[in-house]
Amino acid sequence: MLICENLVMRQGAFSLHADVAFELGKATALIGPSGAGKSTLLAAIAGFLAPASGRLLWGDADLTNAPPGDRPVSMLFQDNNLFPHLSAARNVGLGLRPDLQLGVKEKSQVAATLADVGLEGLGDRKPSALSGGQQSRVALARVLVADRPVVLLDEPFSALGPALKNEMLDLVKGKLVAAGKTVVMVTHDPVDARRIADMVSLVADGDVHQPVATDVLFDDPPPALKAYLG
Ligand SMILES: Nc1ncnc2c1ncn2[C@@H]1O[C@H](COP(=O)(O)OP(=O)(O)OP(=O)(O)O)[C@@H](O)[C@H]1O
Repeated sequence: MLICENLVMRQGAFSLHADVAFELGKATALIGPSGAGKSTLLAAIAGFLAPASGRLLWGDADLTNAPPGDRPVSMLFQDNNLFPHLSAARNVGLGLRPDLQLGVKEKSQVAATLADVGLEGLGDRKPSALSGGQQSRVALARVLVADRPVVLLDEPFSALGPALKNEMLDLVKGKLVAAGKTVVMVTHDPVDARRIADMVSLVADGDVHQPVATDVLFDDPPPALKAYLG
């Protein structure tokens, strides 16, 4: 379990409280109004934002003060976070070795993973020579080779058209959720949540609510979610 134990996060005057557990091997969608704190929670889990109080636990390990690189966590961002001067293959290779000293075995693992996400033969291209959907696949491939047990998605596919977005969500489901990763994803769209999330956690009014089974939550939404869904 990934546990936020009475975690309090602050950004300026904004404050968010989380006392929740994310189940191992499940995909949980964070849904809630703009500015409610969904990205803030992901930043605290990834280690980019130090909590004001409380603890972040991964099984027996206390991650609260661990540097981002030492956490069992990968993150997919909206801008994909690709290095423009590196080829797709080298961008993916960073997930294996940040110094990019890749051996033969590691290079073939990168090529196989690129093929796995539908980018066979495109490893030499720079991000600027790839479409938006292809760039998302490179970022996903980097997360796949990094093989960390927790994957955070901060709306990485929101700039894609509906068909491409669904393809990426299906890849996340097929490659990450099916592989037993613990996935926490921000979304504004209940349809996306229903597509891949086992659980949904409402983030509203300064609080992260305990995740509830997706169908149960959307079939009988609490007032704060009803207000958000309109
Ligand atoms: N660096 C910062 N300094 C001060 N306040 C910040 C900072 N970053 C975020 N905030 C504030 O923290 C609150 C939560 O922001 P956050 O980005 O986590 O919300 P969100 O739910 O992810 O929103 P959205 O759905 O619009 O992406 C907002 O009120 C925002 O203005």
